[in-house]
This record gives sequence, structure tokens and C-alpha cells, in this order.
Amino acid sequence: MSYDLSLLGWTELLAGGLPADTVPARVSRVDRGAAEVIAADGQHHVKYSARVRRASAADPVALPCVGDWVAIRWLPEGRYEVDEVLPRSTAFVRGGVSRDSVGGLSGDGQGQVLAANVDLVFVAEPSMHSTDFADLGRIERLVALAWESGGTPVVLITKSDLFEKGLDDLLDDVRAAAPGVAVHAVSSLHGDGVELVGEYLGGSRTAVILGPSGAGKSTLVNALAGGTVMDTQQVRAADGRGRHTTVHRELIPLPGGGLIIDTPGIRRIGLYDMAEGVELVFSDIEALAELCRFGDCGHTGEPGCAVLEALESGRLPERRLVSWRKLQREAQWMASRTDARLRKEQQNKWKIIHKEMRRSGRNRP
Ligand SMILES: Nc1nc2c(ncn2[C@@H]2O[C@H](COP(=O)(O)OP(=O)(O)OP(=O)(O)O)[C@@H](O)[C@H]2O)c(=O)[nH]1
Ligand SMILES: [Zn+2]
Repeated sequence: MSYDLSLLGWTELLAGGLPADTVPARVSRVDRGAAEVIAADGQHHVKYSARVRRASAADPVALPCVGDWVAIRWLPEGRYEVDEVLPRSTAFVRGGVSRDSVGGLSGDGQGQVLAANVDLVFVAEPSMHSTDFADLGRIERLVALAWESGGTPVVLITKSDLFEKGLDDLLDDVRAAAPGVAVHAVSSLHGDGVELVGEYLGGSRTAVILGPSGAGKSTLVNALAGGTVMDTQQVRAADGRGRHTTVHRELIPLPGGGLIIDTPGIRRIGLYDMAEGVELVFSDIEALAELCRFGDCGHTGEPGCAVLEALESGRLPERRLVSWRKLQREAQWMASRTDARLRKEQQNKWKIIHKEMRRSGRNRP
């Protein structure tokens, strides 16, 4: 079997960085120190070169991950090995390595790349989730995460068939929660919007789908793939394996062009290192904050606070300000937890503060 790599997203730009005597391949799956890759001459199971192993031992971010383009070299003993990970255009990085992650080499606060070279991030949120409507706060988080990865978010309000009246109002609310992001209603059940989603992938773009369990991600991937490539909850319930059992860790080429990455890691992705993403999601509040009288306004009652003025006049929904504060706190907390440099700075700051305290204590009359 041979593959046209341009359909898998291979570009001229990437070709420029290919080391001598290697050929390109895209990682479709990783598995403890080895990767499944797709090269022009077929699929291969490849181990990592000593250089790749050394680099990843020093920094897990250097490990090949699904979506990566790698240079593979044919060895005299008759097999390929991964010679180098080519520069990534985007990356989903998880700070720290979770207990149950497969192939995590490091346990302490260093980043792990979950997926690379992802152009589009579909944020799937069901229009109705058991008895609740779409969760705007969750959309905000996942959109922030998407921006942070370098990919372009697109919000999909799934299961739109569950919502007869008021869908347009819901979409308006979602658009307000994700300024500058395309928002579409999708029903995999009726086929509404599925084609449109497929068009985003046009040609050879790569996407991931984020969203809560039960959002209909697998069902949508199946609809796009025109067959059952992912187990859906129903299938899994029938064989008694329960819900959170997606074991696929794959790059799925779609018949209409484009690829979807669906891995357990991406499915479980939370809130990590997303300070910049938060700024983009809350561009409306960030713009207001620029108009505050004081540059360091905390928006908690300072005179001339444009944020609170907008809140009072009703232009800024209170829910939005509450989400913003919450996400900022969480993003700061995650950053301080995962970013060793920041941690060190904070330790130094506390050292200085403690020293000051001791000194002022000594100098007290
Ligand atoms: N009414 C309706 N139900 C849907 C639609 N899409 C999916 N479902 C149902 O929603 C349930 C969950 O769908 P899945 O595709 O397994 O959801 P998921 O997001 O992949 O869930 P996890 O694998 O747990 O992350 C299944 O019972 C689907 O049949 C839709 O467009 N409309
Ligand atoms: Zn203010």
C-alpha cells in the first residue's frame, strides 16, 4: 500500500527540514518507545533512535506523539527508525504527566505533547446534556485550550436535534462566549451540519475533537468517516465495557480529505498552561480593561473601572466576568504548578519577602 503524503498534510515547508538519507512519515499512534507511522511506502512500526531517546529522556516534549511528522531512516538491518521529530506547527501540551497516561516517561511537572500539527480544534458541546443546556463555561475553557495549542477553534453545538425552539438564541449566547470563533449546530443523527464540518478539513487539514463525555464526538467522527471507526457509547454499553473505554489512539484519514486525531489523552485534556488562551477567549473583557483608569485595575470597585461600568450598564453579562475571574485563577494556579521557572521565581519572591520580614522585625524598636 502506498500513500500520497500531501493528503496527510505534508508540505514543502516541512520538506526543507528533512535530514539527508531519511524519508518523512506521520505518526498515527505511539506506544511505549515506538510509533506507528504512515510513510509513502506504507505503514511501519518504528523504534526511536538513540538520539531521540536521549532528547526525550531530558525533556518529554521531545517524544514523538500522534500527529507528528518524523524523519525515518532505513537501517542496514532492514528496518526503519525515527531519526528526528520535525518542527511542530502546533501542539497540545499537558503540563505534568498523568498517572494513567500511556508512555509517559516523566512524572514530575514537565510537559507532555498529546497531539501535534493540529490545524483545527472542534469544541463539541451538546445543546442539551441530560437536563442541562450547553455549558458556556466549558466552551470557554476548551476554546482557550484550543487557542493555546496554536490550532483554530470551531465550536460545534452537537445533538441540535434535541433542541427545537430556541436553538438560535443558544447559538447567540455561545457566539458571545467565544468571540471571533465560528459556531455551528450539528446533528449527527439527522446529518445536519456534518458536511459543513467536513468542509473545514478540506484537503488535508488535521483536527481534534474536544468535549465532554457523551457530547457525540465518536458519533460525529463516524459520520465524517462514513462508517464506524470509533466505538460509540451505545456499542460500548452493549459489550459491557462501560463508558470511558476509548482505546483508540489514532490519526484517522477521512474519505472526504483531512484527518481527525482521537486519543484518550486528548479526550481527557483539562486546563493547562492557558494564560494566553484565556486572553483571547475574553477579548471583550480584555478590551474593556484597557479603558480602565488605572493600568493595574483589579475591576473590584476602583474608580473609572470600565469593566464594572459595562457590567452595570448590562453590556457585559455578569456570568462572563465570573467565568473570566475563575479561569484566570485556574490558569495562574496551573501555570504555577507546572511551570518550573515561575515556581522558582515565586520561591525567590517568598525568600525576599521572608528576609524583609526578618529584617523589619530586627529593626523594630
Ligand atoms: N439525539 C442525538 N443523539 C446523539 C447525537 N450524536 C450522538 N448521540 C448519542 O449520544 C450518545 C453519546 O455519543 P458518543 O458519540 O458516544 O459520545 P462521545 O462524545 O464520543 O462520548 P465519550 O466517548 O464518552 O467521550 C450516544 O448514545 C449517541 O447515540 C445526535 O446528533 N443527536
Ligand atoms: Zn477595571
